[in-house]
This record gives sequence, structure tokens and C-alpha cells, in this order.
Amino acid sequence: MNKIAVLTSGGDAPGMNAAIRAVVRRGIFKGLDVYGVKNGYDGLMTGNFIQMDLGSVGDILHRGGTILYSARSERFKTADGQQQALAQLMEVGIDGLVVIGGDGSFKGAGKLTAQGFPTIGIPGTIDNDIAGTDYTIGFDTAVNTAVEAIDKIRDTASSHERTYVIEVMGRDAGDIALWAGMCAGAESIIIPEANYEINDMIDRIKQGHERGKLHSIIVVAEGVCKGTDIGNMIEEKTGFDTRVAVLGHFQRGGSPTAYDRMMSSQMGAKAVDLLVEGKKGVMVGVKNGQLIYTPFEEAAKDRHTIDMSIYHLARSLSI
Ligand SMILES: Nc1ncnc2c1ncn2[C@@H]1O[C@H](COP(=O)(O)OP(=O)(O)O)[C@@H](O)[C@H]1O
Ligand SMILES: O=P(O)(O)OC[C@H]1O[C@](O)(COP(=O)(O)O)[C@@H](O)[C@@H]1O
Ligand SMILES: [Mg+2]
Repeated sequence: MNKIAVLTSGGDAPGMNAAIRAVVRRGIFKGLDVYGVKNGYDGLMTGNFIQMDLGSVGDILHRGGTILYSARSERFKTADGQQQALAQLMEVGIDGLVVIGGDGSFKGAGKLTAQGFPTIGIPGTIDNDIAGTDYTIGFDTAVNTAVEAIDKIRDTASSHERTYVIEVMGRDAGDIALWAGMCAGAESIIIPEANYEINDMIDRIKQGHERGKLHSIIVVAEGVCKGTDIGNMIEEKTGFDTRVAVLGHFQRGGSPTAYDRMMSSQMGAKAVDLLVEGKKGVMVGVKNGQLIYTPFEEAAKDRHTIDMSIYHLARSLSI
């Protein structure tokens, strides 16, 4: 293994830059030439490579986003697109590729491995929705951003005695909603992993009101429904003054937390070490605090699980 490349793909996540830095610096430390691929799989197909030196990743550890840019590429999903990417990798003489991204990106990386090209994945998505790892880079920062926003909304909700529905990100997963809801003391948390009963939620809001709790915070994961749908139902069934806030892409930006920087640094270095050891077709992950790796197919086969004990605890603490 002499030359490796790294790219970021799918939705960006705070900590991706820290992971790029770790891949580049660990690669150079191990005597490798390291290339960055710009614009994810799009750049792989068009040969948008740049050689990275130690200074190229200076001053990025603390920055959100990704200096390599990210993309979602429909063309790369085709066999033709994948052949084109392999041809570009051959032309530059790249021996191994590190893909920082989410579940979709690893399906793509798996296709390259199936053609014999060594690829290693690093889980980078705010959604924390990847099986084979307890943690994905960016989740902690996104949750902290959401909690900070909800705390601020609570101030005004309380002053105006309003009910607030807050829609957070999570395409198919409720992790951000669960953690943000728990940590910001939401009265109800609505996630795709648990059946929600609208009447139960309404009863909880009404019971709170009867006890003198005149504002309520409901957190809903975007994967369940729109916050406005819940807001309209609440207003209709309670008559309480209700507002809806959609946190949106705000959750994807910002300086990564210390935890995200730590995970990015460890996973980035581990990915390079695995390539050097001759591993391919695996995703780096963390289980019970230990760095591990899982074949892409296994990570894709299993469904990511959420800790439902947190859901039940949150319900019991927000009565
Ligand atoms: N089945 C697939 N085969 C090949 N490439 C894929 C496949 N699924 C996704 N990809 C590639 O990975 C990119 C990122 O996937 P996406 O699901 O958008 O984000 P994420 O990786 O964050 O989950 C897609 O735009 C596409 O180029
Ligand atoms: O940036 P886009 O294309 O609007 O995508 C939004 C989606 O991306 C995410 O922010 C992150 O998801 P991925 O990491 O799978 O790309 C989801 O929470 C959200 O549903
Ligand atoms: Mg995804």
C-alpha cells in the first residue's frame, strides 16, 4: 500500500474535517502518499484528486463541514459510474480508499470492494443510524445544537405559555429526537422506532396544564411526520396556543464537540491502519467503547438499533 485516497459523501457532519485530518496525518506518518477526492463519488468519477500534505489539513480540526466537499451522486449508483471511478483510481495509482459517510455511501464503497478495490468506511452522519457501530461522527454535535435551540425555545414558550413542537433531523432514525428530547426535558418525544398515540400525547399535555405547567415541548423526528402535522393536531384537540419550529440544517453545521473530534481522530487513524494491514470492505465503528470493524454487508444487513430504555426513562421523567 503506497497511495491512499479519502473522500466524504452523503450529508456532511461536524467532525468530518477532523476525520480527514486524521486519515491524512496517519497516512503520512505511515509513509503513504495521501490524496483527497473532492465532491464525494462525483469527484471520484471525474478524477478530482488533490495530493494532501501535512499542512493541507492544518486548522480544520475544529471546523464543521468538510474541506473535501460532499455530494450525493445518482450516477455512481450505476455499474457504469462505478467502472469510471475505478478507472480514475487506477490512473492515479491509488491502492486504497477511505470513505467517510453514511449507510448509502457504504453501499457504494461495497460495490468498489466487490470489484477488488480496497475500501474502508468511517461512519459520518448526524443521524447515528448505522448498524455495526454505537456511534457515528457528528451525532454529538447535532444533539448539542438541538438541545441549545430547544433550551432557547423553552424560554419563550414559557413566557407565552405556549406549546411548541420541534422537528429535528433523522431521516429514518429517532436518535437525535430521543437524545435532544431527553436532554432538553421534552414532554413527549415522537420517534419512528416507537408507535405514538396522539391521544396519549394530548393527555400528557392536558394533565401538565391541569397541574399548572403552562408550556410544553414536543420533539418529533422528521422521519415520523412534519412538525406542522403534530402542531395542527395539538391545537385542534386542546385549543392551546401552539407553535412549530423546524431546526433543519442548522443541526448539520458548527464546530464539532470534543467527543466528535475524539471519535473522528480515532476512527480516521484506525481506517488507515486497517488499509495498511490489508483489510478491505469494512467499516470502522465503536462498540462498548472499543474500536472495532464490521464488513459493509453486515452493517447494511442489520437494522440500526436505538436504546429504547432512554425512551421509557424520558417518558417517566416528563410526567
Ligand atoms: N446502492 C448503492 N450503490 C452504489 N452507490 C450508492 C448506493 N446507495 C448510495 N450510494 C452512493 O452514496 C451516496 C450517498 O448516499 P446517501 O444515502 O445520500 O447518504 P449517506 O451516505 O449519508 O447515507 C449516494 O449519493 C450514492 O452516490
Ligand atoms: O441535506 P439534504 O439533502 O436535505 O438531506 C437531509 C437529510 O440528511 C441528513 O441530515 C443526514 O443524513 P445522511 O447522513 O444519511 O445524508 C438527514 O438527517 C436528513 O434527512
Ligand atoms: Mg444515510
